[in-house]
Amino acid sequence: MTEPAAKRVEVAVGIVLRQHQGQQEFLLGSRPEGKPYAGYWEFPGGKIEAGETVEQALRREFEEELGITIGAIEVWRVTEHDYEHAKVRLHWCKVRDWTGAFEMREGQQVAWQTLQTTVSPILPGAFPVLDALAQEQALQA
Ligand SMILES: Nc1nc2c([nH]c(=O)n2[C@H]2C[C@H](O)[C@@H](COP(=O)(O)OP(=O)(O)OP(=O)(O)O)O2)c(=O)[nH]1
Repeated sequence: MTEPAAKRVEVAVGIVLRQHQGQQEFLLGSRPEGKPYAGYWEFPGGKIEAGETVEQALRREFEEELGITIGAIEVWRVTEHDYEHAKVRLHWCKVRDWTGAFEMREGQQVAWQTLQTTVSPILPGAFPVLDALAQEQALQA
């Protein structure tokens, strides 16, 4: 007998953008110990809880993980990825405004990155959005 298809886990993910020395940068963080893919780099975010909108989940995750309060967001893309531990649906949001100072509340590391990323490994579920950011930047050049 075949197993019922696992339900997709809905995830809110933030692409935190800043201009720095004439270049667009985005924030990546390392996944804390104890989670699947610990030590991999990812965009900040997490699972959407029952009854939450994407924006509410993102606001909660940013306060919990990074201690910042985000302003208006732009829901940008939706992608899916199948891991051994879960099938996820990622709701990618651009974040350009926030208040507060970054505090790594889960002991994670963070790094501002350009498209020539210097941290690795990166979670495979983030690859399509890195490609989309590169395409967008190529169009703007
Ligand atoms: N935050 C984030 N998650 C991603 C990215 N790419 C990607 O495939 N994912 C996947 C990994 C996980 O399966 C899922 C996020 O779940 P999580 O376990 O990190 O979420 P959470 O912080 O709510 O975790 P927890 O409360 O259950 O510990 O989305 C990404 O760039 N950022």
